[in-house]
Amino acid sequence: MSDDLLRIEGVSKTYKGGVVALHPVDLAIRRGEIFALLGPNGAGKTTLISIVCGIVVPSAGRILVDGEDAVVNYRQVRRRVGLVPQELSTDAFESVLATVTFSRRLFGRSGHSAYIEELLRDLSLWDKRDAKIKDLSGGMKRRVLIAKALAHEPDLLFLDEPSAGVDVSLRRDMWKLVHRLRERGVTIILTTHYIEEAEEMADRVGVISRGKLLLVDDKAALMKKLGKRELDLTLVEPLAAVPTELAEWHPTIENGGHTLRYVFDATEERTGIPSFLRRLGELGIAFKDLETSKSSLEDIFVDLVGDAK
Ligand SMILES: Nc1ncnc2c1ncn2[C@@H]1O[C@H](COP(=O)(O)OP(=O)(O)OP(=O)(O)O)[C@@H](O)[C@H]1O
Repeated sequence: MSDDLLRIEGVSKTYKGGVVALHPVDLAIRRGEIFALLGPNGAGKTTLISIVCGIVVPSAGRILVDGEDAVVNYRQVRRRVGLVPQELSTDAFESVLATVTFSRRLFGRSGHSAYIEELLRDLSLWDKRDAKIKDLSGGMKRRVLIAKALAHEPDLLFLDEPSAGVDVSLRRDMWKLVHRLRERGVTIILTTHYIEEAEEMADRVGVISRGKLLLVDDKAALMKKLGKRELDLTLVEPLAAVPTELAEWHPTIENGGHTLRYVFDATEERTGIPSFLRRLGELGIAFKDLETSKSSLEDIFVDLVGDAK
């Protein structure tokens, strides 16, 4: 048995009208991992997971789930996959219990009431089991979407933007559920544009931008890359150039010489800031203000895209 549950090989997508949503993507997802696909709006995240779930037809490439081709053996593969989409589209007049049981039967599973009950309890939906979906709050509807996706006990679960429009309590419940599912051996792929979400949940992270998978890395390694911070010092007297005595910190001069910028790694125990400030003092370089900022996701993407060229 291979370690990879899912293999995406050269998968690309050009929509009718010519929008290239995905350039050829190669990606292997390991059995039992939580993988976060991180990218800004329109990056191609939904397109990629919709292709794996058989909702969107790829323009090229192939998808293997446990070695089985997801297009050729669509039915077998689809039974193993659960998808929590961003929005609920149907079932408004059904009850919670009926719609979740229906989702289970759709994939040829018997109406295993003990499993469904546990699932609805896990999602705080058991008390609402007889309520019609149209009468639920937005957050409860999201919970129903998760229950529907899990109803047939998939071993590969996709969560599309699980945090979009979700309150803190549902987000926390969802993260707990995701960790519990992983303990049961479910492999999970989620899309997000929140670094925090990737950080909280994922074992590995893939960064996607403009239809290109720019990098795939263990979370710890990626967070190190994303953990850059800038220290900006507003100087009393402008500098024409970086003094050679400061070379080891590689600072830059910004703002016409009025700002001295030092980029440091916030995830390191030793940031280099105390020694940098001490050296400035020794050199008699005075500053009147000091500010730190985190590199924004956009900066990081720009960096990554730049590196990828
Ligand atoms: N059915 C479609 N027809 C034409 N273009 C589409 C279609 N679906 C998506 N696109 C385009 O493909 C690109 C990728 O969209 P996709 O929804 O996959 O991105 P995303 O990363 O999931 O974004 P978001 O975070 O906003 O959901 C976008 O430019 C989008 O406008």
